[in-house]
Amino acid sequence: MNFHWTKTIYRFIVDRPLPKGYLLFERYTIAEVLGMGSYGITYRAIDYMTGNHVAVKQLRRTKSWTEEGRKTFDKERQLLQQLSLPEVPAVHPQSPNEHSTFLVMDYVPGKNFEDLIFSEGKVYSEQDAMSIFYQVVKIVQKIHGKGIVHRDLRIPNIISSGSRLYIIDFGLACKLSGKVQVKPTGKHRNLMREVSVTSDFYALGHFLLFLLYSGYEPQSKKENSWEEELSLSPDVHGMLRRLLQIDECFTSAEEIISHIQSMQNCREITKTM
Ligand SMILES: Nc1ncnc2c1ncn2[C@@H]1O[C@H](COP(=O)(O)OP(=O)(O)OP(=O)(O)O)[C@@H](O)[C@H]1O
Repeated sequence: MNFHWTKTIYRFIVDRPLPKGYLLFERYTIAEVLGMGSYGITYRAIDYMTGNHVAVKQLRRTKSWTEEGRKTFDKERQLLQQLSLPEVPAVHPQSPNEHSTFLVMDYVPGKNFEDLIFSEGKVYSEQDAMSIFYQVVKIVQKIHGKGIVHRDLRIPNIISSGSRLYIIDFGLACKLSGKVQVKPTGKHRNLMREVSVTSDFYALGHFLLFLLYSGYEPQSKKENSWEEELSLSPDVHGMLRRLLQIDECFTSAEEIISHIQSMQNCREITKTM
């Protein structure tokens, strides 16, 4: 057996999730595993004291042995506490006697956009997509207003719950020092991960593309660029080019909001929100 497999099996044993029914902190009963990511395992649990559902994120044991793993987890907890926004799950105070490899937060009932598009086959018109996008940008504006950049605004991290939207997973989030950060230049930039508001705008551009592609039926086997494949209104097309940094990028969420408000076919959307 090679080293890779030994390591994989070892991680599988050490990082196996808590079983259903397990009582954590003598308070939270594990109900199901919601997801197993690279550094955490997320559960839905029932809070015995309140009867409410909570989401519990556990730092993988193999990650808790590294300083980097513990620091990343602590940073996520601190940033969530600092945010304190209705559209971001609130962190629950934890038992001081327990080690801090668990993060208990509000459970958001609903579906993330990855499941909505790929499992449920939901299709969004340009108008629907813009309405959702506008709501997300307004949440992002509040997050940036608290001096934090999310850096992972992907479809699995945006949840639709009834008529409301929530942003989760602040594992890669960072504090912004100063209002608008200077962007590094050069060929090998990772536009999603820079500590700059523009990395969230870049991710939002992809989020909007996922919504707009939901109803796309390929006409040929050949893959083309989004500009060739999607038939968008000139306003939305132009905004996407700026989000994706093909044209000069927006410098703030406020600027994106005013831009949407000025768009002819978004008047109705922005009036009601
Ligand atoms: N507060 C919450 N309420 C409801 N569902 C949640 C909540 N937090 C996370 N989830 C769900 O749990 C699953 C795992 O999410 P999470 O973002 O914590 O981890 P990940 O992105 O898979 O992993 P990692 O961040 O460790 O790489 C996802 O399906 C997500 O929708």
